[in-house]
Amino acid sequence: MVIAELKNASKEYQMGDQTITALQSTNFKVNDGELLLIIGPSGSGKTTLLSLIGCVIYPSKGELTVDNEHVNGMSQSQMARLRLNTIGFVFQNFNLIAPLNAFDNVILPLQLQGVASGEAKERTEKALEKVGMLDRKKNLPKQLSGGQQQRIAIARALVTNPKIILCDEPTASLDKDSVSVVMNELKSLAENGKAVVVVTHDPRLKEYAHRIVEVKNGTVTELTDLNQNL
Ligand SMILES: Nc1ncnc2c1ncn2[C@@H]1O[C@H](COP(=O)(O)OP(=O)(O)OP(=O)(O)O)[C@@H](O)[C@H]1O
Repeated sequence: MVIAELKNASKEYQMGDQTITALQSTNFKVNDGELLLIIGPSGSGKTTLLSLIGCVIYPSKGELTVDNEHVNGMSQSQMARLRLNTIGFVFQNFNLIAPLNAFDNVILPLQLQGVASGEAKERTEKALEKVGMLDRKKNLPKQLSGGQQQRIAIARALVTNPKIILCDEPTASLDKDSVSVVMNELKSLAENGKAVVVVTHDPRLKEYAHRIVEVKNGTVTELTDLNQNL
């Protein structure tokens, strides 16, 4: 099922009298059940593509649909609600809140959603269990390794039960063993029905992908599909 779709969507940035086309007119779909890798050189438009799918920016032209909702006509606050309910974000530097322990970091999005405290606690424990970090729930981020912090960040991204998980260079700060733990976790989330999108420079991640697209000079090219062997 298609979870996010760009139709003839492009993105331009205005810098004084200069127009930068970050993304050319693009047709692109993100499906549930797949781990999609977005690769490409620096400055090619990968983050722009991820930001569009993540409802962080509006397309300059064309249409953006996420979870059957048309994003073009939405206000900033409607977009924020769609982000909170539909999308989980995972970043290169984990972005955990330093003075909060693992449990309190993961429960935060549920508190923002106004979920009742008993249910929020239960869902937080389940999310921590899913990434194998329940026994570290009292730990502060600084007491955890990079790979463990990223697993907490993944628990925080999935606690709201989003349809899409967007990851910007999720393994860039990790050693080889942690890369495998984190990518296998993300792959298993995809295989259990989420759409997982990973932007990366790291060619080692190709082996975890169901589908790979390359962005070059703002143009998106499909490299593989689900039916092709990598
Ligand atoms: N807010 C902005 N204002 C102006 N130009 C921008 C803005 N964001 C991105 N750009 C430009 O758009 C183009 C694509 O940038 P983008 O960040 O999408 O590339 P990227 O592939 O993610 O790069 P990297 O791998 O280095 O993160 C670049 O030329 C960049 O300078």
